[in-house]
Amino acid sequence: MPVEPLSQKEIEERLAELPGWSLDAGRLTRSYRLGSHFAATAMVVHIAQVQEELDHHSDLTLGYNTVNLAVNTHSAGGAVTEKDVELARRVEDLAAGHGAH
Ligand SMILES: C[C@H](O)[C@H](O)[C@H]1CNC2=NC(N)=NC(=O)C2=N1
Repeated sequence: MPVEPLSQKEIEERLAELPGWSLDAGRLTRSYRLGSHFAATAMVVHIAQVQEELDHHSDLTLGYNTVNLAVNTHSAGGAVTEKDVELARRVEDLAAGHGAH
């Protein structure tokens, strides 16, 4: 079933429940800081597992004590959809366990 683009208003409503996330260049984005490079690496692996489970994948980058995500839905022509919001929520759920902020 095709996934529909969210409207600007719908995106703003979803973002209101996702502190730290924003819409940047048409993608949902967030940067996390972690206590060590190893902790950041472990978080990337955990996010990768969730992305495989959801079959939805962000541009996920590992920096020095940082993890950055940017996600839109390729199959919806690059729009932001509920799939992006679902991934953002799942990443938020696991972030605290990694000491990410
Ligand atoms: C075949 C597979 O379901 C698709 O390629 C998935 C995989 N991951 C994806 N990730 C994202 N961000 N957008 C997609 O449209 C997408 N499609």
